Amino acid sequence: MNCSQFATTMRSAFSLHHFNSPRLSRHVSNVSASLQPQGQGTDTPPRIGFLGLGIMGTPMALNLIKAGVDLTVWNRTKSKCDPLISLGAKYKPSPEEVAASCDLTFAMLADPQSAVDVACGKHGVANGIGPGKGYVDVSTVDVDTSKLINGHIKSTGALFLEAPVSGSKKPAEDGQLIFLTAGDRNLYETVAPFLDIMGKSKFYLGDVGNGAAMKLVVNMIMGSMMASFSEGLLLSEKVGLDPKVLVEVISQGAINAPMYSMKGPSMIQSNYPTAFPLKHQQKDLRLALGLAESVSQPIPIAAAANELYKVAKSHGYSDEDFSAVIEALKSKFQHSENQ
Ligand SMILES: NC(=O)C1=CN([C@@H]2O[C@H](COP(=O)(O)OP(=O)(O)OC[C@H]3O[C@@H](n4cnc5c(N)ncnc54)[C@H](OP(=O)(O)O)[C@@H]3O)[C@@H](O)[C@H]2O)C=CC1
Ligand SMILES: O=CCCC(=O)O
Repeated sequence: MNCSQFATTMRSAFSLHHFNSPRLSRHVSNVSASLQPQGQGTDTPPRIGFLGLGIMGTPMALNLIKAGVDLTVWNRTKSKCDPLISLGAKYKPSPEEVAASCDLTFAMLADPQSAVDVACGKHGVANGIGPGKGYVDVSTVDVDTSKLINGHIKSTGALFLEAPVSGSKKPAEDGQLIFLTAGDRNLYETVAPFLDIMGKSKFYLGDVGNGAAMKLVVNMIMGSMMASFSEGLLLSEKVGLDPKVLVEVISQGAINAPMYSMKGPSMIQSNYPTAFPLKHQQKDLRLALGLAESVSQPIPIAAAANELYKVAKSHGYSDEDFSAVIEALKSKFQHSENQ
């Protein structure tokens, strides 16, 4: 089956009566219904797999279940599958078995190493996937990792799309993510109805690697913004200003960003409820530095920000929200770092 036949085949499965979500129905009404997945009758819905049920993967998978999707899940720590199983998801004990039993498989994993392990390792996706199937990796990884996974998946005859997301825990819960996709265009079109369940918009950026690169540039900017905001909060307080007023002033001006109003009040109270773990923000800055290195682009501000996140990690803030980077600027840590 070639790429075009695959896309047509998969689209055909998205007939409206398979789903209980008006939202999905609206989307799939635009998808032409013609053929069916391999070996399935005209009434068989596509079988979707989801690997990686962390902060992001769980609400994304939940939104697919709520939309009536036939979902099979796997997570390294099995207990995280249980709430979804109780809501109707199926379970398979390995990525290989999920990929073998599903038409399309999504993965939302921590970092490059875990993304490669799950896709290409022992009992990984590449062992179970094949022609007529697709793999969509929505994890944040670097360009080389995404290309490596693409190579393994494509060598089986399956299709690959990278689709990292912008947007955090709440947008994931609300189905408001932004997908930054690249890879097989036909697979992109095939999975569009599912991306539309989990997100509010999607970009198709061409060759594999462009989605990863776009995501790293966005998160590089975000990491630097948060570090700069942290400096501003602490400086305002030290010179006798009320940091709450600073947040209000920023919110009314040209540098306003939702992130400042959302995170500022809890940062002022030294409270960092985790939406985006600090360890992942530092990972993204590290990967962005590698990306910049590959094209000899200076990014000194991001490099300085990265050092702050490393300090915060070394003081135990890895699993707190990335806004905890402000802790790295507090005098208790500055003092110990300078000794
Ligand atoms: N949180 C956020 O706001 C956002 C995060 N992202 C990106 O999405 C990805 C996931 O983030 P998030 O959900 O927050 O992260 P979490 O740390 O909450 O979840 C990570 C997931 O990866 C799994 N995992 C980790 N290591 C391995 C391994 N070696 N083998 C198999 N599975 C593994 C974990 O399994 P287990 O449960 O067993 O630990 C878990 O399912 C990251 O790449 C992150 O950068 C992108 C946008 C926003
Ligand atoms: O990778 C994490 C992104 C978080 C966000 O976009 O708010």
